[in-house]
Amino acid sequence: MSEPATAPAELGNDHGYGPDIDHVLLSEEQIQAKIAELADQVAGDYAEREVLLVGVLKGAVLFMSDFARALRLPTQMEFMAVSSYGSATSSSGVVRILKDLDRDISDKHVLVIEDIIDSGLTLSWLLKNLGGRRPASLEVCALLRKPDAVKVDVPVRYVGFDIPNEFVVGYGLDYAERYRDLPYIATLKPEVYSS
Ligand SMILES: O=P(O)(O)OC[C@H]1O[C@H](OP(=O)(O)OP(=O)(O)O)[C@H](O)[C@@H]1O
Ligand code: HPA
Repeated sequence: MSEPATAPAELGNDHGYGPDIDHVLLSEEQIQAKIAELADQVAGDYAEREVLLVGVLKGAVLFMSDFARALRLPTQMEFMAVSSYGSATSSSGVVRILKDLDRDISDKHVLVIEDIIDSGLTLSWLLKNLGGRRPASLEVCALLRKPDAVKVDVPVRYVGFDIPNEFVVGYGLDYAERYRDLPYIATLKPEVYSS
């Protein structure tokens, strides 16, 4: 990213994780401004259609909640939980459904809400799975994408930020289930992974 990294202390809200944070990649303000932009774009594209947001648990929870509120359209919400991460920081590529949708999506305009596309393996699998359920349309809105890490190309209509190929946490993203509650996206100090 071209912007200078912000020291965690300047951000105030570090939820007590401050000592673990290496640098902040995207501030709360940058994230919220991008969400407003994405929501405007989506509202324009779906003006005549009722959209069904499908949030991918758990990482997309914060994004889904802010995005749905920014989107000035009537929306419905569903959640699906899948798991593909074999270790805390690398994808196994084997995807399992931990929680399926609660209802049929046939003939619905489905917009999948993802926090991050890293290898692309999760989303590639998910799009095949959801596509088989015959939605009227199927698109993806992802807050983050790591272009240098992508192993499979997936068609993504809306992307917030392309970020470097580094492991990031915050705003829904975890390392060993921690840091999801940070309002910004950051990297961790190397010693956090070895402790
Ligand atoms: O593009 P990929 O390499 O497949 O990685 C992206 C996926 O990995 C993360 O989920 P994770 O399996 O860690 O579950 P979580 O959302 O519950 O943290 C993230 O939320 C995406 O769903
Ligand atoms: O960089 C990441 N951070 C947290 N979770 C993830 N899942 C895929 N990539 C990431």
